[in-house]
Amino acid sequence: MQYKKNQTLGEFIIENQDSFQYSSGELSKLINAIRLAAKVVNHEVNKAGLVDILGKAGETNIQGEDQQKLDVFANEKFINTLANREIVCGIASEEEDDFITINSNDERHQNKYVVLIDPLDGSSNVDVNVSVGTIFSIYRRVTPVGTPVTLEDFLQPGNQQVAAGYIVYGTSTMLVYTTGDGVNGFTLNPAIGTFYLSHPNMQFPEDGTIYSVNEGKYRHFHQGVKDYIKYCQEEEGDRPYTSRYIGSLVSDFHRNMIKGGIYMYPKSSVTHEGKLRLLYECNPMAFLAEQANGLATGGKTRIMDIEPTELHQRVPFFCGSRNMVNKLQEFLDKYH
Ligand SMILES: O=P(O)(O)OC[C@H]1O[C@](O)(COP(=O)(O)O)[C@@H](O)[C@@H]1O
Ligand SMILES: [Mg+2]
Ligand SMILES: [Mg+2]
Repeated sequence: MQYKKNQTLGEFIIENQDSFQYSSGELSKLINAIRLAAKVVNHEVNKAGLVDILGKAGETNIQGEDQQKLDVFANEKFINTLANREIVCGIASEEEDDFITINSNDERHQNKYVVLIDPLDGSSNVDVNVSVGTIFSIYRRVTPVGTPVTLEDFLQPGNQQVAAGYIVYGTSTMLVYTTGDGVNGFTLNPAIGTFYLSHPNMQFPEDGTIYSVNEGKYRHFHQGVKDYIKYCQEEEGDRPYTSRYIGSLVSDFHRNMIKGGIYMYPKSSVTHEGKLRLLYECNPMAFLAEQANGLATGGKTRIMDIEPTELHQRVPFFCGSRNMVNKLQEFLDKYH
């Protein structure tokens, strides 16, 4: 990877596209489209209190969750931006029941990529001015180019991703992504609407002192998870660790990647498969984590080796600094 101080995202994409195994410029156009949609959504998020974009949209998504107006807005912006640029052949989204086939005007279109998105991550934080995000995962299709995409093109294991990333709309807005050659973060200069390379070659510290889990659900957790949380709270060595839980996966992940930490959304007696969605939350964050020297597991299987069976399936998710995830695994293995 080539890093230059004050390099813009656009320059970085062009100067590094040859390091991408399938470099044909198509993926560069795709990342550029995501960059554009991110700016549009960022603009709306930043003035959320001033425009009628807070609160519920009055609909529920396929997972039975109330859609926030910003969920719907972000969903439309990302889908339209990608569809109008004729660079993808299919899109799946948390806010869409089924995948969307992108038919190009040119039936000979050779579009090879499908995109899976969580348009607005951390929806419960939208109305209370706490940072939220967008998550994306990109695959090459497996069905023949020029034919309509099928579910098969989306139900690929995470280890087949060609790119993944997120945008965090926080104190600053950042776009963080990987194409399988390390993780790089770009900060938006809102005055000129340009993303600049601010965090080259991001790495999870091997160890950390932060654990992120919704402890309000503690009594429903698996005994191994309970034991690990107790371990984090013991007075020993560099423990007790600090408990930090924003309630936006993107923001908790971002902080833990910079400072060292572990994020956990276990399965429990109430959420039997956990809450987070494999295809557009866990797989992209797992790809980033591993590219940044971290780890991501479902408790029994490496997240990116899980064979997907449904578009919106949920899995338990444990992700972060490798020594912390390995320690958690020791506690889980006691009960397997
Ligand atoms: O409120 P809970 O149960 O702790 O869940 C919080 C988790 O759910 C999520 O909000 C799920 O994502 P969405 O907001 O995209 O549905 C994660 O961002 C977050 O980590
Ligand atoms: Mg989410
Ligand atoms: Mg969401």
